[in-house]
Amino acid sequence: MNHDSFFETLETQFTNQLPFVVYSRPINSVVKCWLQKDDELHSTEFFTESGFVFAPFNLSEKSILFPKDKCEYSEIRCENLEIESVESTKITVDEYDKINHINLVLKGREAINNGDLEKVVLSRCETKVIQNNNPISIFKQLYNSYKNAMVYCWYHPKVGLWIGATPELLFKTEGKQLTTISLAGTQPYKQNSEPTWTEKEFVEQQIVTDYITRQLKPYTKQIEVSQVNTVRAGKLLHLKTKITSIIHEKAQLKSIIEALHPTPAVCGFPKPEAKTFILQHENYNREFYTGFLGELNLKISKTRNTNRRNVENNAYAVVKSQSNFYVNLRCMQLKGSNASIYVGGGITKDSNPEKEWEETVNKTATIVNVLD
Ligand SMILES: C=C(O[C@H]1C=CC=C(C(=O)O)[C@@H]1O)C(=O)O
Repeated sequence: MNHDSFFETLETQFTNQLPFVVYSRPINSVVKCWLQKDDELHSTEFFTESGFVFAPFNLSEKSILFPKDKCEYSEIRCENLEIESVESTKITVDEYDKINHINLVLKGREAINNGDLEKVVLSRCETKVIQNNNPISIFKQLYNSYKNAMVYCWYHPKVGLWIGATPELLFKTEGKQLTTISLAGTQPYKQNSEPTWTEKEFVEQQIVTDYITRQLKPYTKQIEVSQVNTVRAGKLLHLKTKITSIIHEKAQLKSIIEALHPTPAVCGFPKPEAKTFILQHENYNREFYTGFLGELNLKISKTRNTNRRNVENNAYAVVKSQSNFYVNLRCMQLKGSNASIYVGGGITKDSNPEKEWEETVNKTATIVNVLD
């Protein structure tokens, strides 16, 4: 399929109000799309089906599924998508939003100082009116701008339209191999300057690493944890640790999802207390922000050679099941010309409320920079 017909088919699907997802995983230059043939709303409870999943922050609400057998799938390969460049929307600061967020952070810090919890991720939603509300063209802008993110546009007429460019892998599995990351701590990216991180960011990121390794123990073995590195996500830097392990024979995907999601990178620690705090105090519904999305139980065939000297005769294919889920961050929901952008940050006892506010403003830039 050529690029034009790939995107024309997507536009037609959207005009016909039929569900679709178009996305590209980090650093692979492949843009994939799934088009559901009708507008039925499917969900998954046990994560045993094959398809594309779009799950909310609160797993007691429905995780939406585009079942593989109800979809048409296509993909194209390209470095950059042709698109008119946009005059990016300015980042504006609403004083009312600022006061509200600072008050929320103060409440979170107070709960931490009272010993109720160690970390809580607090967020807000900011709505902007935009000129160009064509989701496919916003997707193309994001794709051209963020090569090391999972960039997506997801639509279901009975649920809504979400667009994002997330730097965070929840986890991926290939056969029995599981890979995940611990991502937290934020500062603006500055060209030609080495970042310096403070104790606050190291602590908030370590809470995520410790949580993930602890939660993986009942379901996996041979857990390996990398050193902490700095990674770039658009105009931001984060602290990242890579964690790999081997899934136990009898472990179910659903159990691993429930063990990890939501991690302290988007919820807090301890999880139940942090989640209760968020649901009580954030004053809005996160819906799919800080939920997760991605490919569920897809069969991939990999060719292996048993003998290097006689490649053709000894090549055999191994079929493995693969899933990969990304945390829905740096995202927005589009309702007509209203773009609602979702942003948050990890609060610890050392949080400075003004700085936490600025961090959320910087995070909005990922999306705002591609809006017209
Ligand atoms: C909750 C968000 O980011 C998370 C991921 C990376 C760094 C984060 C932080 O520094 O607070 C957050 O844990 C968001 O972007 O809305």
